[in-house]
Amino acid sequence: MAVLVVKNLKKIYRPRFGGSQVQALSCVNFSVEEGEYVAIMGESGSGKTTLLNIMAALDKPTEGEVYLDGKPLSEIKDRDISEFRRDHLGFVFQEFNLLDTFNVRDNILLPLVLKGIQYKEMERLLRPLAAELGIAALLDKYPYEISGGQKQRVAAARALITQPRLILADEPTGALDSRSTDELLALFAKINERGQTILMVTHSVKAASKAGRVLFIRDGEVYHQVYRGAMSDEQLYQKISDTLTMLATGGERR
Ligand SMILES: Nc1ncnc2c1ncn2[C@@H]1O[C@H](COP(=O)(O)OP(=O)(O)OP(=O)(O)O)[C@@H](O)[C@H]1O
Repeated sequence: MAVLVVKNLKKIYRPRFGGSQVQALSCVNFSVEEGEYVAIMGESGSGKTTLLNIMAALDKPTEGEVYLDGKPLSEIKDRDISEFRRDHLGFVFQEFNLLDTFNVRDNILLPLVLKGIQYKEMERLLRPLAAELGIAALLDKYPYEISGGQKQRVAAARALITQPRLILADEPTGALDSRSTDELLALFAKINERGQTILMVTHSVKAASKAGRVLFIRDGEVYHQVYRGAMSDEQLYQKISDTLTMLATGGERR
């Protein structure tokens, strides 16, 4: 079953004070099946962040619709949007977005606190997750006391603790060194193997080469897709690199 369906999405930014309008998305169509791990790639300005913001219900499309589990996001009332986002989506951002005045435990538990979950239940959910993500010893520390890689694992824990239908990741390895990148990608692979659906926007060929499918966006539409099929990470890496070269040199749509 499709967890996410994106249909005929169009986004035009209209400047408030004159100037020309920008068509960030012209017609985007794709769907993500339950348990898939999909990467979205595209050059700077191709519309990835715009797309992610619309899928996250942070922005509205000019035309078209996004369905999560068959439910159109446009039908959700503005006052219910934050709750919808918290209950159904998990976010992992390049810049971690942790609260510096909260310790690691409270950062992770925040979505459950907002949901009014009992403390005992929160601890029951937290313990195995913290152990799995290798952050059990960090729970009483503050974000400024831990490394970038650890921060991103905390952010992943915060995204996962509500058991969301979909994880949306925006350049999650962008601020990490290569060892932390490898660790985070291994973690994403593991949670995906466990059945978690992931959609990740990335510039990194290495990150994309861990996904099951890669969508390439150009000029505001999905221009090309690569499926992993039986390819190894290394073979998929090569295929993605070749595709980026082909797209950059104006190659034919396939
Ligand atoms: N709020 C806005 N108002 C006007 N134009 C915008 C706005 N946000 C984005 N754009 C324009 O829309 C187009 C797509 O931008 P977007 O940020 O979605 O691209 P991107 O693929 O995420 O780029 P990057 O990889 O650099 O983050 C660009 O031409 C950008 O200048």
